[in-house]
Amino acid sequence: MTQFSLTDLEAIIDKRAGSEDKKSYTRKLIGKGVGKCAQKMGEEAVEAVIAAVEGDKQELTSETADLLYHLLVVLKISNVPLSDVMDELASRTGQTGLEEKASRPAD
Ligand SMILES: N=c1c2ncn([C@@H]3O[C@H](COP(=O)(O)OP(=O)(O)OP(=O)(O)O)[C@@H](O)[C@H]3O)c2ncn1[C@@H]1O[C@H](COP(=O)(O)O)[C@@H](O)[C@H]1O
Repeated sequence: MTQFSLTDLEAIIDKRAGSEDKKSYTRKLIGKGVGKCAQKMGEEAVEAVIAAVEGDKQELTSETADLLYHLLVVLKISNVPLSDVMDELASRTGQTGLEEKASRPAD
């Protein structure tokens, strides 16, 4: 099993976003703005959903990798560090998902 982490990928995206390399997909995508980055994230999410529903594990693995990459690109362009997301997840570990839902203020 690889030791590669989302934090490693975040660092790569951070570096490539600021690079001058015209061969960089990250640089090109970020240059198109948050709307395009979010659209790509949505497309990859739908492709992952389809793979899951079809029970295609190999495709689900591949599409999830695409989704996580594009999610990190969206976080980057939105100036949200992955550590903030991890802090949010960590803060939820003391209760069940249904307890958290019940604690939300009413609309
Ligand atoms: N993990 C990824 C990664 N996953 C998916 N992709 C790219 O995401 C793109 C999605 O493919 P699509 O066909 O859906 O997109 P497209 O048709 O090119 O785009 P549109 O025309 O729809 O805008 C492909 O070009 C993939 O190569 C990624 N590109 C980069 N990375 C990582 O980022 C690093 C830096 O990449 P560069 O910025 O390209 O140097 C790489 O070494 C990888 O570690």
